[in-house]
Amino acid sequence: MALEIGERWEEIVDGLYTDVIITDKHGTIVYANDSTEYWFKMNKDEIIGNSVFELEKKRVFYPSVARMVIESSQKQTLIQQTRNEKKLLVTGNIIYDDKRNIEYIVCYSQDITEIEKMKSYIKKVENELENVKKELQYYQKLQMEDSHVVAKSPNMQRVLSMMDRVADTDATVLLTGESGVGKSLLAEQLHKKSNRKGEFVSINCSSIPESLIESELFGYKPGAFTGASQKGKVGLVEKAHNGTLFLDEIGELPVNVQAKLLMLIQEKTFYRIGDAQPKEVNFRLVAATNVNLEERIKEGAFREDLYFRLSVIHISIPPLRERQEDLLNLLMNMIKKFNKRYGRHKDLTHETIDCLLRYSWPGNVRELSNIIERLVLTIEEDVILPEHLPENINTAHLAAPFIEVGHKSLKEILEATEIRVLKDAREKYNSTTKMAKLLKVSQPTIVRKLKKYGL
Ligand SMILES: Nc1ncnc2c1ncn2[C@@H]1O[C@H](COP(=O)(O)OP(=O)(O)OP(=O)(O)O)[C@@H](O)[C@H]1O
Repeated sequence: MALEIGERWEEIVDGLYTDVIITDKHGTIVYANDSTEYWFKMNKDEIIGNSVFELEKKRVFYPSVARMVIESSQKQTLIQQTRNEKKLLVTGNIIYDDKRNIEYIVCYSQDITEIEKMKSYIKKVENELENVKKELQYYQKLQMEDSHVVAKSPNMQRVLSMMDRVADTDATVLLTGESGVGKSLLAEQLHKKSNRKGEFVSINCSSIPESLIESELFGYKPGAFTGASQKGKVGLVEKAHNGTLFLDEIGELPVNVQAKLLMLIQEKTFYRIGDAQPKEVNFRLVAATNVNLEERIKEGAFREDLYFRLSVIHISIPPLRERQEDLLNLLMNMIKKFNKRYGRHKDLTHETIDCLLRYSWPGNVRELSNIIERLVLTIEEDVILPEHLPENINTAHLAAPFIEVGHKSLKEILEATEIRVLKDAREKYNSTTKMAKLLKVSQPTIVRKLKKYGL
């Protein structure tokens, strides 16, 4: 049986949270329910009789759905902004007369303020995520650039091709070379080329106190010794499972730990401190040293059998002075890297590059890297000049002709010598007459030469 609603429909519609407005075909409001007072901040009496065109103009709501229905003669749904900062999803429905002309338009809405807020929050989070993604990509690229190995020289090419040949084997590799030649960088490179799934785990044997190195490497069982953690400790050997264990400065490894390392290499097993159960591991061992291990063996500080085990593949990395062809590339790479890292735009003049190329770099790539980083950070001007360089590098171009016969013409060598002698003389005497006397030439000759060299 149909419900007898009769006159009570108005009471029902007034009870709705949704606003309901009915207009005639001209857009004059003929009915508004109680909720409209809340949504549009107007009394019902003011709303009824008003034109939607007027209310739209006054921005009581915008846009007017009834106006759009009248203009299009079609049902419409749109998002409307109200005077009390709410967002409504409004629909305007047509009631036709007998001749299918518009008689009334019934408008009702749904509050979507929260949904819209949520949408803009999601958009904001999405944007933030996009920024974080970009930042991450930037740092990943930077890291890749940082780990780019410069190897233009035949000497370094030989090193890289040897590494390529052994990369995917299990063979233990010993990297030797002076401090700062790039042993750690190449060890990491070897791990990347090996396609091992595990981690690259690195330990510098000289930086850990002798008493701790064993537990760092092999870990220990819970409460294995006084002061040990109750949870026990996973050692680096275990962390390197399926990866690469890099032991830097292996020459400093205490003799008792050397014995354990030997067993580990031979048996692929080890014992955590305090544990009677051996553990199996699978890793590639790479060791590096800048000391002469054969000397250490003679001194009794290094086990010969371990040395033989370690040096299955021995790669010796040449010092920077033996790979001149890499120098310019390294220089350019580092300027680019540090400019990017610190947001600077520093450049080197030809004279500065010349000084840097002539220097012998006893501290190898690390010394070069440290100097370039310092220059990029501390020089105020955008162009790095020879005078910005440390004195020992800046004077390299003066000292070089004496030892670098073969690279320069006699004329250039004589001129460079003359400049150096003139500079020395001027440091002693600040008068051209005295300088002339010292060098046993006329004073006008001194003046002419100073002018010639712009001194
Ligand atoms: N061929 C290279 N190309 C680019 N950068 C290099 C190269 N060789 C070394 N470097 C950089 O020089 C610095 C020193 O290198 P690394 O620490 O690998 O030297 P090392 O031989 O392990 O030194 P140490 O013996 O003191 O441990 C690092 O910043 C490294 O990235």
